[in-house]
Amino acid sequence: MQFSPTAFQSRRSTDSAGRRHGRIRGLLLRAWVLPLVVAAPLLTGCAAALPKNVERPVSTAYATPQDTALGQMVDKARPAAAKPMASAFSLLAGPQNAYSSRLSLVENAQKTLDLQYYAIHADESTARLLRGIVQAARRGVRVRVLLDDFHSTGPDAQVMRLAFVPNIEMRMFNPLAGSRASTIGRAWTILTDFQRAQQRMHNKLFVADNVMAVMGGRNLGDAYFDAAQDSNFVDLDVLVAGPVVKALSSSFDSYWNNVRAYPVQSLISLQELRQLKARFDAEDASAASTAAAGARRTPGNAAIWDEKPMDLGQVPWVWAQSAVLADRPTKIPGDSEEFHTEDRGDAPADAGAGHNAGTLQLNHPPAAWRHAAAPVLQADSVVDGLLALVRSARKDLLVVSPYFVPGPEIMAAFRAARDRGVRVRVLTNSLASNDAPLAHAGYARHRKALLEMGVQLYELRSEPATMRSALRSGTGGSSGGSNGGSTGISRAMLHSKLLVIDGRLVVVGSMNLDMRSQLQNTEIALLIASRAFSQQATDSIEEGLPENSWQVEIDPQGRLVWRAPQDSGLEDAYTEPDASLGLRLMLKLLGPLAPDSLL
Ligand SMILES: O=P(O)(O)OC[C@H](O)CO
Repeated sequence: MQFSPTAFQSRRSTDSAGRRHGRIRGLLLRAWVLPLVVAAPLLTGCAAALPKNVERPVSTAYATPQDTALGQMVDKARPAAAKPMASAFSLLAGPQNAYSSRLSLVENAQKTLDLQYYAIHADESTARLLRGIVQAARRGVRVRVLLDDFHSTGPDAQVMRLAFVPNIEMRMFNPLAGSRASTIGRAWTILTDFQRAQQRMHNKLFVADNVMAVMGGRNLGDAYFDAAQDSNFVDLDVLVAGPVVKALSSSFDSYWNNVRAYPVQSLISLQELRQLKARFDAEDASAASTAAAGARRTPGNAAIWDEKPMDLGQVPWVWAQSAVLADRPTKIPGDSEEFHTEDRGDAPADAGAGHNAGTLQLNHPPAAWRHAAAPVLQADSVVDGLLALVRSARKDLLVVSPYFVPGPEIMAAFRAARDRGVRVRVLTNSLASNDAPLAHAGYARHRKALLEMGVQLYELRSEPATMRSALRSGTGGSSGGSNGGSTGISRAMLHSKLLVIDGRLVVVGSMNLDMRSQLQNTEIALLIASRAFSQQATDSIEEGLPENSWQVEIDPQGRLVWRAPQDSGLEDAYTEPDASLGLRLMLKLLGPLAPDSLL
């Protein structure tokens, strides 16, 4: 196939990618939850059917990563004092390092690239990345792309063109049958296949040669790399090298070879994708004015795409023991005979007794810290593993979660931690910075109870000024240029997912601390046992916390008050700060009706 980078670009990346993603998430996953809950049972049975008897050739991660240039680079970087099973970690808090590290993995891979994502948006930053991936495939790298199907509609469907490039295989996880031509078409599918639509593969993973990886909170799209015009995510990933990458790959393989993963060719033809593209291009041509085209980029966000790949030889690694926590693909229930047959063959060798689906995959932790990891060994899911870690905290707990919906178990774990005298700090979105405002309802209703038990709550400010600060800087890599935000003109939306326990254990991953991550979605996380890395992760949050967040408290009259940052010139607020009246009203009216488990 003739590859053209523009094939992957969405026209809407030029206006407002961040808002678009937010709107889609709000519209399809949460805002429609209430009518869907009522209507879906009536319409079940009208759902279009998925293809049957699909061929899924089995493949696995590259077996001898130590032979590759990346493998040798890792060996060379390993200090003599590092423990044999220790792996290397570098925090990627800023958009620049997040982008240039992925670019570098693409350019340095010699054997394999494995990408597993909840969402890949057909944006301009992604086009550059995907162009590199196509070039890698051309030089003989085997590429596997596993994408959750939820966002592969409308212009974003063009990402599926990758599947038609030689040496690239692409599968869609838990696909929805039916039209991909529009958001409305997809909404109909969600209505008629509600349960399937709710349960998503939320994993985010980027592995090169089975020896280096980037994993964490970012999906792929402009808003994750500070390259969208209106709204950008504040996010966090970790660059990983060494033996633990094999465990990440083994999680990838278990999803890739699962019966819920459908090769793109079984779902859509190249001709259909071309027709879709022609349709959107025609709409673009008639809609775009010259002025709008001229305003499409600012110099700041263009810099992200033009940046050179990270120099992986200069990465400031922290070497530490670690383990992968991953939900099994079977956490998402299958509904056909085919699924049940296959699942019987998917019996997890390392699952605890009584675990059928959604159980934890954990590579065996080294003896030196087996005790610290013990609480998570029995958990049923990544979020349950995190809860076990919360229960093990003795002194200090730092939680960063964009969508924070503490259902009964999370509330009980926090209460017990506070009773033990643990300092508990939570950073989450304010209503104004939340791209999924309905999710805020699942947090807001627990806010007073959290404060009363002594949990310290911080909510991200959404204003542009916050974008330049430490929350967006990174400690990893040396790709040159600035780490910080681009232009300072866009709205900030928290998207980082991080836990630091007692200054000695860090969890970075795809999971939100909400019931959707606990019950509905599959997730992957890294548990890293390192005081040095804990310090870096804590610093990356603490440095920006006073300036960039509202601290929520209960005032002497029993009212919620949002304390303005010192010297900010802002005043304390007594309603959700920076949020419009309409948004606050929506939250008041719909919030009480929305069940925590779907937020
Ligand atoms: O933005 P993400 O990738 O954390 O996805 C949030 C969705 O609500 C997951 O169900």
